[in-house]
Amino acid sequence: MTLPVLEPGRLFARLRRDCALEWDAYVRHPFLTGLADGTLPAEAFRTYLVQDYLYLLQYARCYALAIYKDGQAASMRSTARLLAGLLDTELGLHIEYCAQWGLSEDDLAREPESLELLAYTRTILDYGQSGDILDLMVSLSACLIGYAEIGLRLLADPATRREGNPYLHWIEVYGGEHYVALANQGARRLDELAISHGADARYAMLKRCFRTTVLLETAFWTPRPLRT
Ligand SMILES: Cc1ncc(CO)c(N)n1
Repeated sequence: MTLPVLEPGRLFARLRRDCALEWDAYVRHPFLTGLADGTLPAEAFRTYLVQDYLYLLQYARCYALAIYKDGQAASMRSTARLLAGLLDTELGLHIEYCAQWGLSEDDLAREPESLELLAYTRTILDYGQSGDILDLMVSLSACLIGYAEIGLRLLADPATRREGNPYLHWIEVYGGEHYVALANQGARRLDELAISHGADARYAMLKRCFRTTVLLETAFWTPRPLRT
């Protein structure tokens, strides 16, 4: 699998190139080096997993908002399918995966949202609510496409440890065919929206919004649970 989304002339490729320093800090974060060589402390991964479960709930709200902001039957239908897949399948898979790490569904539901999660997801929802469907999809692109880029790179990297690496499954999910296809589909939609909603004329604003989401996604690798 590849990510043609990185080809020049595509909106995502332009945003990524214009925020290259921030992007590299996100996709080459030490958390990911630890996943790739298997040295990440399990506790750091568990903390991340719980927050990622809570994140997926907010992510589902973002896609619900995307349907509301859209208005084109064909893309509303495909976003509705994506949302149903997220709620019916992916959330369940995440719960099963967390169980393998000793985290019960109660553990997941009980944990408060971290500052990183709150800042990230509510910022995306705010860009989406105060902007239009293009603002929202640009805000969602760092997470949708970034994870595919990370998964593909780590899978292809000979330095990634395969034997006995407890994090290999995570890497295989995001570098896998299913997830990479979703990322490519999202990028194609972004290119359609770039034309229909005039991305060139408002590029500076889109870039600012993209850069903020990349910085927030970077902070999300190491969420600090919010406790009294
Ligand atoms: C924070 C975050 N970003 C992106 C993804 C990919 O769906 C995820 N699971 N979590």
